[in-house]
Amino acid sequence: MNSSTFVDQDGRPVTAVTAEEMRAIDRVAVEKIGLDLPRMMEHAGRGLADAVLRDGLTGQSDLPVTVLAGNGGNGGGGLACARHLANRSLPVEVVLDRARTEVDGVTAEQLRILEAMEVPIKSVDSGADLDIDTALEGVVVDALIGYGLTGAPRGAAAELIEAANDKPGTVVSLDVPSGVNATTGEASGAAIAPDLTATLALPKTGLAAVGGDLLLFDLSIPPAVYDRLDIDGGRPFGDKFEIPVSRA
Ligand SMILES: NC(=O)C1=CN([C@@H]2O[C@H](COP(=O)(O)OP(=O)(O)OC[C@H]3O[C@@H](n4cnc5c(N)ncnc54)[C@H](O)[C@@H]3O)[C@@H](O)[C@H]2O)[C@@H](O)CC1
Ligand SMILES: [K+]
Repeated sequence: MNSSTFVDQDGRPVTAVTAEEMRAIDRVAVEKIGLDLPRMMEHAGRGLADAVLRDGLTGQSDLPVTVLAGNGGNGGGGLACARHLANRSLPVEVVLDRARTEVDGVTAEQLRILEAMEVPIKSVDSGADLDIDTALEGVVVDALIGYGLTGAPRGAAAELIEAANDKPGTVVSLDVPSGVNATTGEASGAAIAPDLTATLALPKTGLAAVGGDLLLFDLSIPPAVYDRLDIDGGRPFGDKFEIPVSRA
């Protein structure tokens, strides 16, 4: 995998990064530049909401958009997206892959905002209030697992991935489809087959092996971060905040 795996609309190469490189980019952004996770997560959530709203995806029916969320940075971006969609009067509901009490950190902060907004939040763990099949009838936002995947998806995350794939509706994944290894593109178990992936900062190398459309969203990571890591990040956004990207 190299920088010419992906191109922008004008055929210019867009650098791709592995999960390890992206983790380093995030770390340097936080530790050396002071760009903290909540700030970046806001960009992720807004970009994802924008991806869901484009092409009239949500005009397909009156069914709620279901945001599937895990406990990591990926889930937190999904929850921020849920807020933006709800603010646009779209019916939105959140399905967590664990009990609410097991959600922590910045992701729990995002969850508390949604609770205060009275956005419906269901949890696989709560069993009685969730029928997975009817919960996934409309557009599905996949924010269960991003580049933090370890091994094949387990438990409720695996169950939700399979249920989402069984539905005919549109699935939009945040950063990488849940269950897909961000570096290799391999899936050792259940993996989302997305219609669209909204990936962050730079495409992940594994996305070369994934189907569906690709949009790249700016996380506001300064070029100095890439310079420190000796990664040729380029300036893929030009004067935009998001660009369509294709597999070369
Ligand atoms: N700069 C950043 O760090 C940002 C990261 N963001 C998102 O955060 C992601 C990275 O965040 P994290 O490092 O927290 O990791 P992830 O959120 O990608 O993954 C961790 C979550 O996945 C679950 N998980 C991992 N392997 C699993 C398995 N085999 N079966 C079931 N569950 C599994 C963990 O329990 C945890 O809930 C990125 O892909 C990106 O989407 C964005 O929110 C914005 C900013
Ligand atoms: K995901």
